[in-house]
Amino acid sequence: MSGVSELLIVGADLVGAGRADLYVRDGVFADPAEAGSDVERIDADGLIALPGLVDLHTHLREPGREDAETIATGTQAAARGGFTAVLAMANTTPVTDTAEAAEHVWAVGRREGSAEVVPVGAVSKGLAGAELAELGLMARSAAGVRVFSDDGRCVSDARLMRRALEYVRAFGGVIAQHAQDPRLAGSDACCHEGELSGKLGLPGWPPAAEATIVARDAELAKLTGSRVHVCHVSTAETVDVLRWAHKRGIPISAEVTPHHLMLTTSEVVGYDPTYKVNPPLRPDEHVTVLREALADGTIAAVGTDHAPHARHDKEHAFVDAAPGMLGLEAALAVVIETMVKPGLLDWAGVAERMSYEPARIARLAHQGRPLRIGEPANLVLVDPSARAVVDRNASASLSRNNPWHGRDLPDPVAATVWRGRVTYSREPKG
Ligand SMILES: NC(=O)N[C@@H](CC(=O)O)C(=O)O
Ligand SMILES: [Zn+2]
Ligand SMILES: [Zn+2]
Repeated sequence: MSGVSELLIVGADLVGAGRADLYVRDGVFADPAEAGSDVERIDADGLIALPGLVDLHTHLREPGREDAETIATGTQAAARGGFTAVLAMANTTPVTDTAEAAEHVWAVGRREGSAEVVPVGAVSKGLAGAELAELGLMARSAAGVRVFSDDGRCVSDARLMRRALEYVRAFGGVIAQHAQDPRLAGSDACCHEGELSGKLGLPGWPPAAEATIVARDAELAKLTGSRVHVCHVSTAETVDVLRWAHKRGIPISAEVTPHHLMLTTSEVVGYDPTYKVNPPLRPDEHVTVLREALADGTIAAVGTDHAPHARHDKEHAFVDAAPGMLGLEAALAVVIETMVKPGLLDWAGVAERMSYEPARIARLAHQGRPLRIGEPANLVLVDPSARAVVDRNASASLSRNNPWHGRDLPDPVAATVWRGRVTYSREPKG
């Protein structure tokens, strides 16, 4: 990591604006004409500059499960993935359901983070789904919480969801829903419901358990005039509901994970718990629809759902293993492979789906900004042609539940700059 306050990035492709130099001084972009001759340089010949990526959905596990991930290691993984901000989910121990808890995560992030750490506040106390957490106090805290989620659990009580939406409307907050009707897909559900779940003898997770909650929440967003965001959309049925809601002008946004864009139910055949994730991997036809929905904006953003788990929580029989997989480091690679290569998204589209839109949804003022003089210097330099075989042992994450291990994928992140500071650089610094 470099402590320099000045940096000249030479000859980067600025996507639609040709090749140019970017001069970074005191954490913001300044006029390259003002750069001195002895300033530290990054040669960006052949590299594309995108605004720093923003992840709406990261599990950092601190406080409580520092054996799986910490704020320091999780944000190092983020920097390696090209991210300059992550939304830290509330399902920690203790749960982020008070102003103090949110400020703690925020403060540790400022002290130890390699990216901006934005705490997500819980919707309900202890994620129990019964009583509202301190939404207003979290919003007014130093952490300035705007995104609230019981992620890991669904806010299944419609009345509680309605009250949460009414509450956060006043300060422009959003409720990020883990859409899983617990009566249709209980906590044991772990395989897309269909022929394969029957054959494998795994409890089924039907698409209807997701789509029905999203339809209900769209109606609640309409009723309250308040924003809903749908976490990790996994089915074609949910995409249909989102299209229906958007046609009616309902304020509901959605994200898709890298794994749901690339991996399918067939990974589960070998019962490898690395591929156990919630919601589960789906058949091909869903994956195709998810890609189209991300391309046309029905799904506005990619959210990694980076979910590190310690070995002793993951290495069990499939039904007993903890659900979740790593996502930060390979997210851009997977988006390039599944969206850019097939022509579904261009580089401006990647910037929209992975930086501008997530920053808008989370109401982040200093992220998802154009690479222009006066703007905060958050960017990722992308090498569009490099490839590598993913090695889970080369990860910055403390966990090894990496579904991309052994796969040949794009290796796009050449360097990441957050607030003018180089948080990751592929070239080892001499
Ligand atoms: N995605 C997962 O399978 N697991 C997440 C929780 C969640 O995102 O629902 C986790 O916290 O491990
Ligand atoms: Zn979830
Ligand atoms: Zn999650």
